[in-house]
Amino acid sequence: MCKRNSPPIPAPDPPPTKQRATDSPCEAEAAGADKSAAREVQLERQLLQAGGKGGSAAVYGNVPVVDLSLPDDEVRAAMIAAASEVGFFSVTNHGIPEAAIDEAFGASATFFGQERAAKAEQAPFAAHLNCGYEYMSQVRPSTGTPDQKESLQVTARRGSMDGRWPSTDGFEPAARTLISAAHSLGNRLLSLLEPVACPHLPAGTLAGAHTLWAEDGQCTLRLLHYPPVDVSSVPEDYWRAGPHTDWCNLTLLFQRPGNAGLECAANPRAGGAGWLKVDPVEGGIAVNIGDMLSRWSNDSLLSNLHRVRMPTPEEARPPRPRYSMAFFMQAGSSSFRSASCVLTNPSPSFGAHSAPKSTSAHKDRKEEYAQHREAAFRGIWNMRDDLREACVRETAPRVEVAGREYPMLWQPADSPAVRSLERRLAAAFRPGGMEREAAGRTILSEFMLLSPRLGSIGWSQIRAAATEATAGGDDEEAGRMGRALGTVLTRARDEAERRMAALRQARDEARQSAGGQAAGAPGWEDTTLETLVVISGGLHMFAYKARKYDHEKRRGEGASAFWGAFVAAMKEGAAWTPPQSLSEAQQKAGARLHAMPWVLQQTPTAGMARSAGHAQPAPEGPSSGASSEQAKAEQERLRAVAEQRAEERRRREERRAANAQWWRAVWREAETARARVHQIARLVSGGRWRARYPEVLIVDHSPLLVELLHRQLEAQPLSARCWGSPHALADEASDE
Ligand SMILES: O=C(O)CCC(=O)C(=O)O
Ligand SMILES: [Fe+2]
Repeated sequence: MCKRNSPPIPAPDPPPTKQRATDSPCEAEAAGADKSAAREVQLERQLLQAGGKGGSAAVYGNVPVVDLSLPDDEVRAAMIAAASEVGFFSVTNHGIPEAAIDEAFGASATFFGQERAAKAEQAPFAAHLNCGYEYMSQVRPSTGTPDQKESLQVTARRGSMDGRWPSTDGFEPAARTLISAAHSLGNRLLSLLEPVACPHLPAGTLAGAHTLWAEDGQCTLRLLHYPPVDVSSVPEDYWRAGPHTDWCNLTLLFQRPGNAGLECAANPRAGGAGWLKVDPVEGGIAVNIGDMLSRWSNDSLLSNLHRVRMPTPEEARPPRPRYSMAFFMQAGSSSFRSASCVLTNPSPSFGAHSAPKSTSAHKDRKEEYAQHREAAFRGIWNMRDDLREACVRETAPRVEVAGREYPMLWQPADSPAVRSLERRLAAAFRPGGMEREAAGRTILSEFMLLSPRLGSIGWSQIRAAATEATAGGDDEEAGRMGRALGTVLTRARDEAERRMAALRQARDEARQSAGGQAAGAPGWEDTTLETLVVISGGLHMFAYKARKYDHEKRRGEGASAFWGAFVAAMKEGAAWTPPQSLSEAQQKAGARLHAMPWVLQQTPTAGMARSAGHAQPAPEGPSSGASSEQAKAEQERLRAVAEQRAEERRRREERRAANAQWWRAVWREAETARARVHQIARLVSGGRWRARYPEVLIVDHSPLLVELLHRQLEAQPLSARCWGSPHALADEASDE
């Protein structure tokens, strides 16, 4: 997981005047995102070329206009269509008083009308807050040149404007009024979009996520001033604002009549390369979808590239400024980071699409998203604590100590609460989602260990389940082994209880020696005891089947050689190198480990098949001196013999194939067992496990596995105990 020393404050379009000398610290994670970023840059370049230099106007029409006075259903349908196809639209009859907009524009013009030094002094820029005055400083990687603009960001976060409110007349009340009105309108639009765009979110999540002037506020009003330009002398690669996407959920963009120039990419989802006009609409406000909403809608809504081109020569006669005001609806950091938001929205593209944009602003976002993921994982950890709580609360057996009941924590339990947590976790980690995150996988597998199906049944049922699991039919021996497995589990329970009793006794003694004063005395209820049950069913069955094979087919040797090879591979330490496959293990342990092909070669069926293949063909044709009738009869006989041999050959081939398949299946079981042992060892020796479960009891049917686990765990300072079964395969390393 990537970490930064100080969490960044997400910025709508932060001030990335220079490329960073070093990349983000999340380099491993960044690799995929960088590829996507390269694609984005490519797209931007294509669009840039197709759109011509900064001064040429879009050739396509305007973005859709949505009349907000229509019934909600119609408004919603029109907005969803525009937001998913274009990512931009204009709204009319929006309810924000013209006077509020005019006053804010007036305050903006007054502020920008001052000397540059005065502006910087009144509203010093604070990068960590994305707040204050900036002058010609934003360089878009899509252009490589600074946007020809000055701006003032007013971020509605508690304290962010302290010492930054311009002193010009009426500025603060005008800005506050517009912010509040735009915030209400933005929430209304989000509420309309939400049921269709984000059906997985609890109603009101989006609107509820945008705070104003609170601790975590990130909504920002950006006042923009693009000074007049002499288009005859401005370089071709200069733009008022180079192509980019916004970081927020929604942007509301206020424009002045006659101030054209804003454009968005036309049909980018279909690989289109033209540009659409987002011209000012009489009484209207332009709206665009930002990256956040694109993510929260699982990409169904489009966060589209947009730009502000230079004026055409006609528009620049005489040279004129452009004023605009963008209100970025950015979810408050706490709500955006809360695990539930992310978890209830397990986007299929989460991670893959978390930060693929090209600007350095997007690099910040990349780190930002990494942090969101981390927060989500923290949430999952909390959920796991919930799970433990649920286990304890609802189903864990209780013991009474000094008149008080305590839960016994060693048995994970099945309950509606646990099942629901299990479902939520599964949803959070569904393939293609957060599953890609190693941390998530670790947590999940750990969770799986804590909540195996075994946990859902009682000990007597475990016995039955084990019997069934290992029976493979009504074979008597398999049943015996199943029962033995059940015995192991029961022993595990007994051992846990014994430890509990010892802790209880220690507690009582401590109480007594403290004169009945329990307070402060560490007691057993402060200890978490977990039973980690390691069941090597696969290995067990592996050995069992090998033996059964030898017994039934009277081969006598194949199984022990096979088993011996596996054991030798395990002892070689091969099993502890995660990426190592069993075939590599075979190589490592030498020729002896080529048991599988050896077994196949040594089976008489294989030998017979080979010799059958070399069998002499029956002589054909009449023999000299015999009558033609005799010759015919002889020919018939030979044909019959040949046919019979051919049939036998076919059956032998079939048997050989079936045998090979059988051994392959056994081998696979052994591989599974090996992987499981490795997984368990990794988890048990992992720091988090150790921190949470100081007492880990490892139980296994196979002394070999216990020995290997023990060896592994001894390398770690972990208080663990390995314990084999009296019914184990005592002779597993020798002949079976
Ligand atoms: O000034 C405009 O019209 C667009 C501004 C914009 O896209 C931005 O600041 O993100
Ligand atoms: Fe923008």
